[in-house]
Amino acid sequence: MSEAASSHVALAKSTTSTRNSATPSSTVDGTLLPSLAPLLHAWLPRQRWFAGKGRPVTGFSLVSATEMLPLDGTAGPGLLHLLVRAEQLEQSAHPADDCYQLLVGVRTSLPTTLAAALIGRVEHGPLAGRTVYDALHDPRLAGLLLERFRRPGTLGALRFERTSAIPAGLAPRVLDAEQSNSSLVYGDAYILKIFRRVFPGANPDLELPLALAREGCERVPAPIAWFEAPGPEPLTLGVLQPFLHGARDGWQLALTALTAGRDFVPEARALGRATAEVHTALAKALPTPALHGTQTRQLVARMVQRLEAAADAVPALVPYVPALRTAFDAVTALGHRGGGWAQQRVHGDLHLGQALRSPDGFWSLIDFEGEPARPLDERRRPALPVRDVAGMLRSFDYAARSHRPWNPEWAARCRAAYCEGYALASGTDPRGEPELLRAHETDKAVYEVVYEARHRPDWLPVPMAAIQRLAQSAAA
Ligand SMILES: Nc1ncnc2c1ncn2[C@@H]1O[C@H](COP(=O)(O)OP(=O)(O)O)[C@@H](O)[C@H]1O
Ligand SMILES: O=P(O)(O)O[C@H]1O[C@H](CO)[C@@H](O[C@H]2O[C@H](CO)[C@@H](O)[C@H](O)[C@H]2O)[C@H](O)[C@H]1O
Repeated sequence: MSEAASSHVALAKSTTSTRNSATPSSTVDGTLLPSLAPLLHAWLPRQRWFAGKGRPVTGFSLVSATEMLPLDGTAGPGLLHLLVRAEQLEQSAHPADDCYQLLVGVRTSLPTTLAAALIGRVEHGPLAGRTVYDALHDPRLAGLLLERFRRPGTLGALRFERTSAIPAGLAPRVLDAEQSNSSLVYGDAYILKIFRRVFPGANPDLELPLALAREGCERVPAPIAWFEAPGPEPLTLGVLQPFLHGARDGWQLALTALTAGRDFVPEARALGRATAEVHTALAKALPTPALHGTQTRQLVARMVQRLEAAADAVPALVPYVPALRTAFDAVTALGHRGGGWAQQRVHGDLHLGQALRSPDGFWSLIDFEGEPARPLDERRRPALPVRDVAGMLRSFDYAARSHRPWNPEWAARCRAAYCEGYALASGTDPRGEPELLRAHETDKAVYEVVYEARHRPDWLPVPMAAIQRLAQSAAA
């Protein structure tokens, strides 16, 4: 654990009371976590957002506990905010003690409407005999969270901030989406993203949308409020943004077009333009260090390292490693001939699911967290903008590959249109330096192989098909 993180533990443990309590609650004591641990052992690894799948949890430790509503049952359901480390055996650079955010509802018995949110019945300790559950599914408790943003300030180990007024009484619902975190929608006006795996240090999903809002870029919903666990390096816990009502994500739209046998060219071109506008605004808002010889070698070394780690984790990649490496070596050669490319902050995990198209055809980009599996400092590092372009190009390939019959021309037309739109808005055609584009596409496909092997093994053939194609064209 880093020094910053461990000092945060000390700070958080000493502040487990709520602002409204005169004395720390007797319920939140040293016996709380041991009494919840057997339930969390069974429940946590089943959650889609649990990042340590496939490795047994060997124990839990408490980072902070904040009683947001009394747990003694006197005022209806209780609400407990927990930051908990899940200890696991270390594996290929994945940390052994990820910190997770849990919002735990506490009731004497659970109404049937909340059955799907059940964590379990506590056997001993301060909550013995009570039922605990994922509080985000309880409209009463989800409503309380929004109330906290309306009255910002400190509550136990948590600090709430906002940039503008928030109306009262908006009805909450949990978003039913395949996601790496959890989101609540309030009255179709706001969306609150609750980060599940949390890190000390600035979360780019707050940092970049705030920087873009300052720059006047309207392609990204501006943060209205957020909450964090303060400390030398605060942990960002959640961000509230305007909800783009009626918008549909690019993945659904692309699949609908494929099913109807329709092209997606105008949409792809407009999306290229939107991406370029976001890149231009990010380059204005934040530093743009040049990428020279040594850094080019470092960039390539990181790509090779990721490839090797991926081949360790997914043996199906092993036969392709030598050919894929040539795509990275081509960038080193390009670097020797000059380099000097401008790096900047980028989205970092751009794909069709991260683009929302409003009914008037306007594209917005969301989810600036970067690739969830990478360490935070890597996700915040400036990169070449072609990295995002490569991510979106992979996504057109994914859409075409996941639909029967496979229509490679559909993907090729989208990919070309996207690059055209990008070039029109930025003045730079990403296809102008094919070595850079290919290396970034290869790096992304390697990431996807690991992602799918870990989270959705049925999808593994999709990035593996790209790996074969990229390896063949590198060898040609
Ligand atoms: N501002 C928004 N307006 C409307 N829907 C949104 C907004 N932000 C996110 N969503 C929806 O929530 C889903 C999950 O959001 P995302 O930020 O990608 O979460 P995660 O990082 O957990 O995957 C998106 O796919 C999208 O459908
Ligand atoms: O949206 P997240 O931040 O959770 O991103 C992760 O999950 C994505 C899948 O939901 C994954 O994206 C991959 O699958 C998409 C189709 O479902 C495809 O459009 C993308 O191109 C492909 O990378 C993403 O890689 C992962 O980080």
